[in-house]
Amino acid sequence: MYILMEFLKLFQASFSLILLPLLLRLLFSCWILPILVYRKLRKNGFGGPTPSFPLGNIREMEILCDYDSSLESSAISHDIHSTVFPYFSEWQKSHGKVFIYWLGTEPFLYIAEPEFLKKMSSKVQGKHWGKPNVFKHDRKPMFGSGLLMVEGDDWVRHRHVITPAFSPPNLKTVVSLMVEPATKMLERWTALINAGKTEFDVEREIAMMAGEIIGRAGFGLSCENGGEVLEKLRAMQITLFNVNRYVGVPFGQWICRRKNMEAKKLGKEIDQLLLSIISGARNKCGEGSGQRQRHRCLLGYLMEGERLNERELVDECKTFFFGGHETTALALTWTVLLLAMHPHWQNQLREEITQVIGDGEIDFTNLAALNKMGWVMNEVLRLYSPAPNVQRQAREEIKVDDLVIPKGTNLWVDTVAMHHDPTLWGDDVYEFRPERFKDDNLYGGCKHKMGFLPFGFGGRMCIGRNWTFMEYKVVLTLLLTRFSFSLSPTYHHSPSILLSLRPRYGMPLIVQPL
Ligand code: HEM
Repeated sequence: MYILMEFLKLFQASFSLILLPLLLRLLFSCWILPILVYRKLRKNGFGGPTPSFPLGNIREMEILCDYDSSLESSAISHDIHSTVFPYFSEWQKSHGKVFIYWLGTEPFLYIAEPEFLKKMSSKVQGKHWGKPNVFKHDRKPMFGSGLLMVEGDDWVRHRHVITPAFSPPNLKTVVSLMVEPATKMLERWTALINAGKTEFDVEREIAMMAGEIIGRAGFGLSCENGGEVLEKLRAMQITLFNVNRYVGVPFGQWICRRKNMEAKKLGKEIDQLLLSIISGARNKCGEGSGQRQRHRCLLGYLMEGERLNERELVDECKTFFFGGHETTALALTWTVLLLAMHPHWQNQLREEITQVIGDGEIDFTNLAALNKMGWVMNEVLRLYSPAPNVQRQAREEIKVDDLVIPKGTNLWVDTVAMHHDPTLWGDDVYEFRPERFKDDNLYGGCKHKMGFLPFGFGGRMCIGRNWTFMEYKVVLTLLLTRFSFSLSPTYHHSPSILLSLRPRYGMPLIVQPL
């Protein structure tokens, strides 16, 4: 009896000293703080679907996703918003283009209205934008505190270190390093065709090639070393984003504990691989080697002046390895599909290549002169934006006219919705019409300049966009001069989200030599 009493006393003491403050903190961050933000947002008059505790609107999102996938058809329609984001499309009907929805106990301000976005973002500098805290846990193994996730003065420091790597003089030297892996892929395709296989999954092929490009041009790696990092990053992507992870739900990490452990393990393995790559590069660039490389790879810039510590360096490597290949590969994959559907555009691009490059070598200057290819790229990024949304968190209160967006508000900018909005683009919004970028090569005639955001907006806009323009044009030029593409009956059109916008069942196409 005495022991029991002592135990109860001990429990009481530890409860009041440790557990109670912890519980109060949890209650404050998971419930009181989000409710305060929500109340302030509601004062602005924003509506939204009714949330329930503790899932918010997650259950409704799941139900709407299930419902829509059963309606999939084999026809190819570019009207994809209601398939990839059925819940947003449904909620827009009742609540308009700016509303509040909940992921667990976290309210998000949904935005598909360019004028509102313009007014709001013009008040905030890059370094004052945050990334939603609720996603940080999920994304940590993938991006760590790399440029995509870092905030404040650290973001300014990282961005300064990295920006010179994307300057035109450096990018000029990268072109030849992009040609090599692309040519290797074409040789593989030729071998497949010679062996009688004219249909294959171009998505896999292009992703592998884009991975080699970032490995070689970004990190000076052989394909074997780069391949291992990429394989693990892809496995991590599937582990992290293929299931509903109950983001924003208190203790959500515990529901998906096994997946979290797997992701952490993969994260550690990738860190080890990258550390050995970094130390190899240090030895190569070490004093006394006396060798000045003509091309400075990304890693060289990242390591310069030791302005990033080892942890930051590893996180940047992960960020660039992944960010540097996935989105560009998807832009090329969707392009090949659209060109297979529109053979006259294949011909137009071939003619342009003949006029601009002819039998000459591909270089920085002639790539810039491939104007029609630029229109095609923009139109693909409009219809199938590889980065389907932009997420931010307000670190300070933001005033928009007489509205107040409170500090801590999570923002979800729906890029796909704006790129498919007939009020911004006109009645031909769902058609593939690259010529819309002919007279307005930046905005394609969109009625609002913030309506076309494939690379995000403001100071935190994608740092790698010029790299992408080049890689896209190098690879497409080589592809179009060797092959033609047509649709395969086995292709099933089902764009889906796995962090980025990708074809759910790959991209089998019929490829023929010219
Ligand atoms: C089609 C290709 C690409 C697309 C669609 C794309 C899209 C985006 C978007 C939407 C953002 C977020 C911007 C924001 O928050 O406003 C972003 C950021 C970023 N992208 Fe890209 N990207 C592409 C290619 C690349 C490449 C090739 C690299 C690297 C070589 C890269 C590296 C990054 C990094 C590091 C950031 C974070 C920038 C920051 O927060 O300062 N991206 N990208």
